[in-house]
Amino acid sequence: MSRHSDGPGELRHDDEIGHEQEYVSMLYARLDGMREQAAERLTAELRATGGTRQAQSQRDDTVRMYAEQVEQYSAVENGLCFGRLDTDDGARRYVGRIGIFDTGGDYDPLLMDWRAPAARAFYLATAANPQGLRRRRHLRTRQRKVTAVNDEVLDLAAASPTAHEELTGEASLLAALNAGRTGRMRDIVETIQAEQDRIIRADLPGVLVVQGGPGTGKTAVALHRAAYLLYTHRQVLSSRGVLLVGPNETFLRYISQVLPALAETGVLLRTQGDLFPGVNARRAEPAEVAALKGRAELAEVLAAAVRDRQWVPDEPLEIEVEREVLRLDPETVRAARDRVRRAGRPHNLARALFDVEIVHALADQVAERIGADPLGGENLLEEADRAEIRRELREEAEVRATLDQLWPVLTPQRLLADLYADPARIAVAAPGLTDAERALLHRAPGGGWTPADVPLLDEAAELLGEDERAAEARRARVRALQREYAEGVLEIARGSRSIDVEDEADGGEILGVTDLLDADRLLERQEEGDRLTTAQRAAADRRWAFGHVIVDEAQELSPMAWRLLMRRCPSRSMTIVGDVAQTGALAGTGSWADALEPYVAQRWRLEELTVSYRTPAEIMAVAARVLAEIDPHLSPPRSVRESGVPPWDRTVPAGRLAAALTDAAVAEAAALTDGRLGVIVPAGRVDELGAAVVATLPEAAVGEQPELESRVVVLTVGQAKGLEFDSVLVADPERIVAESPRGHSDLYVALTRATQRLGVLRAG
Ligand SMILES: Nc1ncnc2c1ncn2[C@@H]1O[C@H](COP(=O)(O)OP(=O)(O)OP(=O)(O)O)[C@@H](O)[C@H]1O
Repeated sequence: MSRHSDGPGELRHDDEIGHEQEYVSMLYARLDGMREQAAERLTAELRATGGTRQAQSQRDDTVRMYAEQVEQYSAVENGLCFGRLDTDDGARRYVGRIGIFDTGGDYDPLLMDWRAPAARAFYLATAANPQGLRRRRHLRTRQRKVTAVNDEVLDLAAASPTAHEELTGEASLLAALNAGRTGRMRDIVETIQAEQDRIIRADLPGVLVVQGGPGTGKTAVALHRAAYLLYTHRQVLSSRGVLLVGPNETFLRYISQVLPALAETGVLLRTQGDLFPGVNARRAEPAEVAALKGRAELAEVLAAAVRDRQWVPDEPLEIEVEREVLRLDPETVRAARDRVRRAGRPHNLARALFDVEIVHALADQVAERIGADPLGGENLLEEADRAEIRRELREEAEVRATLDQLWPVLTPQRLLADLYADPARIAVAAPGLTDAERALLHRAPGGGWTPADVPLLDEAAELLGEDERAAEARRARVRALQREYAEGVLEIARGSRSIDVEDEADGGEILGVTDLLDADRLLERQEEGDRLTTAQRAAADRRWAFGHVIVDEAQELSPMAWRLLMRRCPSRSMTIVGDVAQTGALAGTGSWADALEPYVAQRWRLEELTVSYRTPAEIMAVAARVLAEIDPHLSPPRSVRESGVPPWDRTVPAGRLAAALTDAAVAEAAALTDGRLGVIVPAGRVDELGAAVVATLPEAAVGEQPELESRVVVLTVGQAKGLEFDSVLVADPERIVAESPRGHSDLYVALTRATQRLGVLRAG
């Protein structure tokens, strides 16, 4: 239903483009002005020194504000303005990535932020329900040039009978969907569909689950929702922060440019492996071990492991203090332990109470001996003497060593490493597991942490409580982040150096910011004011409570991972997006109710997305057969388009698979004009098949974190999760299915990664 507005009384198409170009150029000129002004102010603030502590701290806030502005104004460069609304009453409003106002006049909006309530009609208006609009115009731009305008007249009488009434801006949408992929996800701000808009703008409080098949835009919606929430609830969310959790680092890199292009830089993107500050969990482990570690019972196992470290000896302990031997009976230790446990404090914080109990018992022995009345009367020591004895005992190395043995202060890492390393400890802590399961937990110390360890470390941290050492480690992490931030600000100032150069052209001997200030000095200044962005403070602090948490590919999370996330979000303001038909992790979820109800009972809302924007109908028909194997009651999403290219499926002799795959990759790569080819292979064959493809196509990327911008990428299903390519080859699907009890879901994921072409190669 898109048509050019060259009807009677309207400008011709070329004239329209010329007319819009003028407006868009004016907007870019404003943007340049805003960026230069922010850069100038940033430079001036960075040069300023002296003043009171309060003045310095205010200056640091201002530095941060200008640095963010310079970044934001640069990030919205592409597609700054993409729409125009003509209302029934003859008004015109332009819609774009940020709001721009006419600062010279009455502060009139020159460009409306897409998130503003008044911009909503751009996404919702239809001919049947025009929302006060006469016309919606999509402007397409390349760099700063307007290349096309596309109009929809929102009038039922004028609407074309062939139009898809439910699609908004069909021509622009199809152009976006058919464009070649770049290896980086793009934002969809120009073509958000009505069903997506409803989710993006849903209220902040509560748990919202977005369920949708492959390619329905769940990730896109989650990211735009983050941007929308930050805009609409800036005050709450800029102080508490927004956390977005994704399945792996490759995926986070894939989506990393979307929020900056929407002028939002404050969202913390993390994988599960990064959610315990100070730990970078990248070690791999077998799927069944990860699945076991994800089970909810592990919380009880860890609690038992902590109790097991509160040791009661079988025999009395002898402690030598100044050549006297004191005895500590098992009963005394047990009584002390039980009393301390009843106080209900976390293990490390309870240690002080335990010390008091034990030192008391030891001091009584000393007092009995040295204060004994030779005449058989009452003990001669006063309370003050006893207190002095206790104080001295506390300082005794032998006493301290005994206390450390009986009730050691533990870090979460120590607790978990000791547990894994010792089958006897595992047996005590996990009596409910089978022998085989306990054997899976056993692991030699060292070698780093796995993502499935992270929720366990977090659970352990809760049980142990933060002692002084943990607090010190947190302060060290904050320092490191502050330094990183200081370097970042200087980098931005360096980027805005053209202003300094202009100063020099004036003949003045003006030093640039970075000649005057290095990261250390800026860091010193920041430390005084303890200035960090919310996201940075949140990243360093395990106990940070986020204002909103978004989880993508949420079906992969284990019950233990949910426990961790719920701790990070006590307000339970969350957006959870995923597809239970795509669950690959053995500990992942097959039901949203099972995953969520332990935390929020029935208080969560479900929204479904039903249209696949990525996968063309021909490919979806192939995937639908696999979906039926997962669950015959599930139906695949409806494809929004056809590609006109039938997918192919070929069987070759097993010994020829690598060669056939390489040939197919060469042919497919040659068929791409621009865009990307993804070759998805079984995890157990990625080395072999990756090497075969790279031998012929050296540009192909393969490995732990393959470069997604390469034209050809060879990867496993786990790595391909959430990604997409113009063309996809799936190798050895039988093996993909056989590799995991959730193999059909894996194959379903693999088959739905293509935007245009799909080929399947089977080993005969
Ligand atoms: N309204 C839209 N306009 C333009 N492109 C869109 C729109 N909605 C989705 N897309 C595109 O469709 C593709 C799939 O979107 P996305 O990755 O968000 O889907 P998903 O539901 O998360 O998929 P999966 O479950 O397979 O990970 C992306 O290229 C996205 O940009």
